[in-house]
Amino acid sequence: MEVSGPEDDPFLSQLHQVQCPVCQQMMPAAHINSHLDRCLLLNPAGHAEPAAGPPGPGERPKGLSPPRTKRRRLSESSALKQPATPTAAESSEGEGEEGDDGGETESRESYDAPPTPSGARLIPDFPVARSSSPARKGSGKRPAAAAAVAGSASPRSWDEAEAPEEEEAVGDGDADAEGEDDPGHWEAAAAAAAPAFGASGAVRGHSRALAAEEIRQMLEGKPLADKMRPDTLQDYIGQSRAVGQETLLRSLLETNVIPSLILWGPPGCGKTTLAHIIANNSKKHSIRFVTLSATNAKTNDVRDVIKQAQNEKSFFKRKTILFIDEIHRFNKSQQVNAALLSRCRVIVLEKLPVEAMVTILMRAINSLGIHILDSSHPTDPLSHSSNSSSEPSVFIEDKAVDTLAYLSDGDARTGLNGLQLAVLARLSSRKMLCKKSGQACSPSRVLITENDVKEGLQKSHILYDRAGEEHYNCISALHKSMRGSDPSASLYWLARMLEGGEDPLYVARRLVRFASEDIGLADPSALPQAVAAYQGCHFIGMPECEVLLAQCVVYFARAPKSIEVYSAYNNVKACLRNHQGPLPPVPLHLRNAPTRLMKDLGYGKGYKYNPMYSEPVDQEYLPEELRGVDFFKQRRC
Ligand SMILES: Nc1ncnc2c1ncn2[C@@H]1O[C@H](COP(=O)(O)OP(=O)(O)OP(=O)(O)O)[C@@H](O)[C@H]1O
Repeated sequence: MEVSGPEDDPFLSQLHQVQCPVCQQMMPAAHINSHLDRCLLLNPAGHAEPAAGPPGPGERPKGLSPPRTKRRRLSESSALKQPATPTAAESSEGEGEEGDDGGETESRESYDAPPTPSGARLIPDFPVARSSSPARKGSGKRPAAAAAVAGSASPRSWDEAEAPEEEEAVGDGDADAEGEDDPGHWEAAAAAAAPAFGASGAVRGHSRALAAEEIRQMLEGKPLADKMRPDTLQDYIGQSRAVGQETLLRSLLETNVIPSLILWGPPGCGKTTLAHIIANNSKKHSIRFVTLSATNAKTNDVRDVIKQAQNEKSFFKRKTILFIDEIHRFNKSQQVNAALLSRCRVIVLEKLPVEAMVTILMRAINSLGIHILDSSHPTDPLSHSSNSSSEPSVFIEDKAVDTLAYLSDGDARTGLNGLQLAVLARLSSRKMLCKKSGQACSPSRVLITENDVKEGLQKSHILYDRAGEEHYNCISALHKSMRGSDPSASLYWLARMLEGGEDPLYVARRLVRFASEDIGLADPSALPQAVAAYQGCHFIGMPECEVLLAQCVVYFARAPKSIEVYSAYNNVKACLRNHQGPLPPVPLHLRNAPTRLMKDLGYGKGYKYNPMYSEPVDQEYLPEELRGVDFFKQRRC
């Protein structure tokens, strides 16, 4: 197809002529930019079409160098997105086309299938190391993972969602700072090691097996869950009820109409990821996407964003999407109240089923170039004597993947990070061993077993998010177990928090509160117990202080309970809050009268000093209008 240009216009052709650096055609200078836009689209790889005639010396104007840079970038990023050698699996699935979501439907449907009978293998047909040759099998069950996202092709794009104009730079390797925590580093490492990840982190097949050391380097730095976060709906696994083909949200997303949404669901099921996908999508349509997290944002931050959004709308007709993560962390006055709920569409995401978890894990395993060891053909890959560098060097037992998927309990973050820790631990210990023994360890084979995975999972739980959902869920479970007088469950939740790295002083502070809220005067020594436990933790720290907390927790679980004081105090608070008009004055007889003037005004007049009376004193202590109110008995006043 030819690029038409203004060169056909006899009048324009008389104006100053320049040469297109892509297709080499001559044209009036005034039209070079619009021509380049079309020309680059038609020649994204920057291959120059045969020019009508060779350019004369000095004919290429200097001012055209920027479009040249753009052309180079485009070709570089498209090169990144192409697997060097498509595997049989990929070519059989026809996943090469951008924006093709055919594979997605396919993978989603498999989650809606009835649960796999127990004992059945859950792993879809991914590359599996068979007895002698590590073959790759193509299969329709593989998630549609190879589709590349134009422009937004980097895990870091989430943080940069506000800057659509930087899209192009994302694909430009120069822009990435070096460093382990820098997603660009990951991307570069992945690209250098093998075409495992596309620029978007999307899965690619490997043209060669990765060495253990390469995999280790790829896994260092950011959590694997972050690195694997999908950019497109094609890579978004499961949740077909919320975003499946026939759903309202899907059609809204496709037409780029985004209503106010609340994404609701258990941890690690893909809420933030879905927002991330919406962000990527909106960037393509020049919609601003601003993110805040309720864990650190203030109401003023939200107001600022809204103000800015209004300006953008009125001055530039540009829409803004504000994404607030962890919205339930807003304090009471900021919180999602009924009014907000009634203006939002609530999208409920479900806990990911085991099958979806397997697919997510397999996507990561495949991306890392790790090979599945088929337990139905048990061979010891470590004893294999071949030194061929084309053979895979890191294996994982298929049952290890199943176990990981099962134990992650629908939380993809836990699963992916557990996998990362298992592989890293195994590879690092191998490296240490090699160092100690002074032996050359390459090429060698490493097997990740079910036990490694269990340990990895334990470690990933230990790194549980102390500021996140788990923190609040566990402390709530501890509180309720003690209230329910279950010492065993109380100890369980305590240990789960402490082993997970929770701050012991945080737990101790909650115990101080519990002592008064739930035990109160039923056992007045509970409060000093809690305060002592707090101080003890402060003195000796973890791990010694764990037993102090355990003692206190069991004491509290066994203690008699009383919420009498707590409830009565709440009644008083409610009374004050509900009071209409100015609060009643303090009765004169109860007022102190340190000065003569106050005495003259009647302060303290008629007050009966109780110790002077041997009999009970008949005296009013509440304001006149509350006379007779008993906050221990009644809620309202
Ligand atoms: N449906 C999904 N498809 C593919 N990957 C997923 C999906 N859900 C989660 N993941 C993976 O798990 C990681 C964590 O998911 P995400 O941050 O979206 O969880 P979340 O629901 O927001 O959890 P939380 O409530 O704890 O913040 C993602 O970075 C991604 O790698």
